[in-house]
Amino acid sequence: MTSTPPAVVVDGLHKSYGDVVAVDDLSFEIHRGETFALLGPNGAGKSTTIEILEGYRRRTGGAVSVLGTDPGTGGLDWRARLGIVLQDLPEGGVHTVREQLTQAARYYPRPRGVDEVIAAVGLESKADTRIGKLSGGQRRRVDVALGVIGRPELLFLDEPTTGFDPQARHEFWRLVRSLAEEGTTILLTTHYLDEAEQLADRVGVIIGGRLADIGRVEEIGGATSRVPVVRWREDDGELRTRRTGAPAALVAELVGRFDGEPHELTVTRPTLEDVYLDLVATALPAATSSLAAAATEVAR
Ligand SMILES: Nc1ncnc2c1ncn2[C@@H]1O[C@H](COP(=O)(O)OP(=O)(O)OP(=O)(O)O)[C@@H](O)[C@H]1O
Repeated sequence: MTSTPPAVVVDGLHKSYGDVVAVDDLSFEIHRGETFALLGPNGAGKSTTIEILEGYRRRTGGAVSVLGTDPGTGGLDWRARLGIVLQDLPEGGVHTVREQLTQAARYYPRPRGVDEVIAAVGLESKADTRIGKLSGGQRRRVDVALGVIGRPELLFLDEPTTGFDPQARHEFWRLVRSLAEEGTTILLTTHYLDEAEQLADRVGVIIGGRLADIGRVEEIGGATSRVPVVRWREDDGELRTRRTGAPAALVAELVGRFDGEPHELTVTRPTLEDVYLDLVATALPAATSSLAAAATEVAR
């Protein structure tokens, strides 16, 4: 049996901007056909990593392979296999949505149909509107349309739904799922943890330029992180919280003790967001103190 080589291999990646270490010994792989979300607080090194993978930034150490090619040397053929939705794109000028997409499609050997892509991002009613006249969220949809028009094998989505209204986010998620079903490999960064939970097969959490955790969404934070939490209020007014793998047994015990419905009873299972916030809170004091030490070192 032959196994397909990964779409992305990052091995001991390092990037510094002068004295600032943005990415420090980062290693991970993204399998073909996988949707992988890179998560982390502001300044963690996500965009730097993505821009290195896209060939827009030079690394200062380590090895990287994207669709079998070193992004530092990838040519136009390689680039045509990628779809890129950057964080900040320039303001769209005088062209209409349809004109801009028709122009972009010419750069690719096997583009999708322009009208098909316009429909997929929900811009049918704006197809003949100048991009400069669209709202922020609508412009973002044009960015996404430009990212997928070339039928990419690997799609980079850097905070794609910033500025979307809730309905547009849900439509966008449907679009990403349909791209994934067609076999597109997707690398996503987002600050919306529910977005990662909805879309990602696996998640990598970067904190202070280092990989803090990696795995399937339900594996992040370790085996005990998703243990359900039972909350109720005692007769003396105290709010009680207990984590237990057997919440039904605890609720039954409470029902017996209260001789009926326990006050303000809730049973919740921690979400990816809860687990992520715990991870960041645990890791950040260490990262912050090492940054502070580095700053003191620089100041000397
Ligand atoms: N061109 C640059 N010159 C100097 N430092 C930079 C440059 N770009 C990024 N950095 C620094 O590198 C670190 C990582 O930044 P990066 O933009 O990769 O983080 P991020 O995880 O994408 O953050 P965000 O979630 O805010 O987009 C930060 O400390 C940032 O200040």
